[in-house]
Amino acid sequence: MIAFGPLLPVVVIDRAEDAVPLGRALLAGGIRQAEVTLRTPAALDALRALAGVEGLLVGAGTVLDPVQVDAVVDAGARFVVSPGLSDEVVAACERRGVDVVPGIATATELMRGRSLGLRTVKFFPAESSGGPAAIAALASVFPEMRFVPTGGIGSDRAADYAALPSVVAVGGSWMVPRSAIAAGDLATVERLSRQAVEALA
Ligand SMILES: O=C[C@H](O)COP(=O)(O)O
Ligand SMILES: CC(=O)C(=O)O
Repeated sequence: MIAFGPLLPVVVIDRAEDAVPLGRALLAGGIRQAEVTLRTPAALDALRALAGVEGLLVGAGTVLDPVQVDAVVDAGARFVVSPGLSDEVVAACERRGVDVVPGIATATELMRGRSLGLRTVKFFPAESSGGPAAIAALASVFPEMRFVPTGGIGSDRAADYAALPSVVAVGGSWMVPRSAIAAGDLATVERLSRQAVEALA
């Protein structure tokens, strides 16, 4: 489960060879987990490489169907994130024995996830779905649920989410800019990661 800290970098990566340096930059910046999204042709190879970085808990994001669940688990993903709630994806993750964090944005979706046995969900897209106030409102009705808010969150807002007791980790790409990774500028990733960690400390 996403339990290696209050931040979950959401990675979009264009070249698999950038994965290991990226993982080292995250660790150097104080972040010990990452989600590699299946949004690029290089994603599976990058996931495989990142999963081999010692000390980093690596999962897959943008996982949309059971075939992709098998592919990411075979590549080493230890958790699965999805933008929405799919019964098929949840079942496939159970079958493969990996944690799944599907996205929800409403009380109805949350109740569907809860009835599937989930207790941790992604709140997506967080900023445009009501932000911390919406999570606080949901948490007051469903105190057993935990949230990973993601979507549109920047360095200026992360602490507002992390301050909520129901939030287990704040997801986002602000500390792993796609352009910096593509440019091989891992110093920027390390710096932004360290700043993100310090902002939540
Ligand atoms: O997972 C959802 C989003 O892609 C995270 O990225 P964002 O922080 O740029 O919204
Ligand atoms: C957006 C999202 O939840 C994902 O890419 O998994």
